[in-house]
Amino acid sequence: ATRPGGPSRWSPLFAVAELSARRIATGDLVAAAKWGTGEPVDDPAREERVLDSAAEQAGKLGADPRLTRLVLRDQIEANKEVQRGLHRLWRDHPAAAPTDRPGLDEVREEIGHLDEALVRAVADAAPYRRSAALCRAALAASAGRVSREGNLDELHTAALDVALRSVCTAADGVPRDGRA
Ligand SMILES: C=C(O[C@@H]1C=C(C(=O)O)C=C[C@H]1O)C(=O)O
Repeated sequence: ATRPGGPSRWSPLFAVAELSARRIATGDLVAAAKWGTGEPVDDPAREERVLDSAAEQAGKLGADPRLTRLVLRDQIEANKEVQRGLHRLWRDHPAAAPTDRPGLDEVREEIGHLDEALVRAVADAAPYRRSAALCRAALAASAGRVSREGNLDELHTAALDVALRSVCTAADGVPRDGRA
């Protein structure tokens, strides 16, 4: 249902929230791909490649590579929180563990597409960062809508918070409301 005054689906901040939820959902697939293989949740070399390519794309778009890197760092952290949360759950409740294993390469390809769209959406959201307070309010409303409409559980809603925490950060990397 649409609510008057609710977040617009066409706002770049809504796009950032939506894409972040989709990236977080890939955490389920990555967790399943790694489950029982001994492949660690953390892959620092891959993370560096993800961050470098996002920063490079941001630069080409005339966007802020530093902020983009910060946002992608949070997206990665959120993805790993989902992986760790699910591995914990599956360890404690083996019946809940997945029975088939997605290919990690295919999931990573999907993450790559989401990252390109995310970098663009973060770039498009630049005007919204001029007011950290308004940006945060609009972003929180978007995240709430995405979480409700996607029926996100606690783990994925918490991960969405982590994924979005730097999106309203000012261009100099200092949050304007004095946070952190
Ligand atoms: C998603 C993965 O797991 C972790 C999270 C990553 C990400 O969110 O981009 C990258 C590397 C890993 O540290 C993966 O291994 O591909």
